[in-house]
Amino acid sequence: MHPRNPYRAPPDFASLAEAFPSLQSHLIFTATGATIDYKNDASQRRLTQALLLRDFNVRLALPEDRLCPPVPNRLNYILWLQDVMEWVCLAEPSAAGRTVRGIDIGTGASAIYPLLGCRSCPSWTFVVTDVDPKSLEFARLNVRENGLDDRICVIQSDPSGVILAPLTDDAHSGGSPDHEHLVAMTSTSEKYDFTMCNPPFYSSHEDIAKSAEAKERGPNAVCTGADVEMITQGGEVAFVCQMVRESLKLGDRCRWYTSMLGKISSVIDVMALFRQQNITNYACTELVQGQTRRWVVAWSFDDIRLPDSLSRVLNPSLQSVLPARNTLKQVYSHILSSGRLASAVAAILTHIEGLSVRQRERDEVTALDVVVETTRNTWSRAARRKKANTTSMDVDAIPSAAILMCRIRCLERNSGDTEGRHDIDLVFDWVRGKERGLFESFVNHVERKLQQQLIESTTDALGNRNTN
Ligand SMILES: C[S@@+](CC[C@H](N)C(=O)[O-])C[C@H]1O[C@@H](n2cnc3c(N)ncnc32)[C@H](O)[C@@H]1O
Repeated sequence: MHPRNPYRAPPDFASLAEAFPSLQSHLIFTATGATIDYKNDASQRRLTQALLLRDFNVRLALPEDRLCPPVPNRLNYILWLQDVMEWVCLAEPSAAGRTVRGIDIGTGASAIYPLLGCRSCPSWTFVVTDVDPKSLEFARLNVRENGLDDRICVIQSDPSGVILAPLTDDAHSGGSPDHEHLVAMTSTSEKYDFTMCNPPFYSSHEDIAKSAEAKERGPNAVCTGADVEMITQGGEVAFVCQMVRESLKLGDRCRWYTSMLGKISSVIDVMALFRQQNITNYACTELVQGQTRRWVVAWSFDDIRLPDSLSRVLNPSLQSVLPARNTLKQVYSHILSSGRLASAVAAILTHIEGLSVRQRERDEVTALDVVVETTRNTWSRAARRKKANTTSMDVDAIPSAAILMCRIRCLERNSGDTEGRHDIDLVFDWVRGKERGLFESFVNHVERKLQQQLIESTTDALGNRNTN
């Protein structure tokens, strides 16, 4: 589960039922306390409604014949997106505090993602779609009843049309109340920050039956989904691959395209399409709730890069298909003073011509946290040779657009041995840029310089270097 997910520990059902009395009759009392029967549809519905009301001030109406979304799992996706948006602000400080615009494809009757997103993040707004008239009716009701009409716009999509319809040129034309709402909330020129989607997972009823059989202990919870929620031609892979193909034409109208996937084999298939289409800026994260695992894949045509903590899952089965690393780390062992190592790195940075350095707030284990940015490569041997051969007459105008942004941190791994020596991670995150080679050459340059300094200084003062 996401580290900020408050449902990492099971809720205290007895106190939850006090806050939401309709849950009371569903409580089961065991030796270890109150719980509910997760395989009972009505109990699940009351639990979702209770958590949404108590923890998010959301009143939810749910039709009996549509999916009941489990809150912890849906919140995991929202929290990961929050992390991504926070990273965007690090890459683009002017983005901090501005309105964030998301699109939820297939929002369902609950409209759970936009409701959770708006309640958790005051600057978020959503355009959400669905094709199912009943889900659309309830989604509109839920948005209205929670007073979020001015932040969530619900739009009917054409089941045989473009899935990412809100991003197309036609999105603002039409004249229906949906379109008028969209025009009032958004302008055509503004970019969206993310799309999200929990697609229908299966290709047929047989596919659903096969998947239920494959789960060793049977399905973990009841599933009350209607066909339109569960089944789509070609299953989730076809649905998400269609979004990937549509995004190739839409490009940077949206910063991050994302979707959930229910099967690990689907993640592998979608990643194969990324490679086939030369999409190199992509990510995959794993969402875990109890025994249920889901994955979110994300891709972008923007130059903002996500750190490995947000873009690379640890799951061994996926390592061979994951994107290249955007986080490079060196371990420096037995360092007497993390402050001195941090000062050595800071001094190296000040000697790189044209590099601007932005300090970030530090905590007690962080000896250095800076974001560096440059509009030109001044550190490589080729760049230095070029400079040496250039007369003042033919110096090129200095370009204004940044070609590389990178976050550099010195992090103490442990509290030190008996002599007060620490192991310190020097961590480089690629934040922005189009050229991976430039990021890697910059990291190599800083490390080479640091190595020289370590050799020159006494071993006692700085310590020995280890690479992992
Ligand atoms: C698995 S449900 C997800 C519902 C909700 N987002 C959730 O997480 O609980 C999939 C949803 O996608 C909708 N859907 C199916 N095809 C669609 C399409 N082409 N465009 C938009 N929504 C679609 C279904 O009607 C359904 O509401």
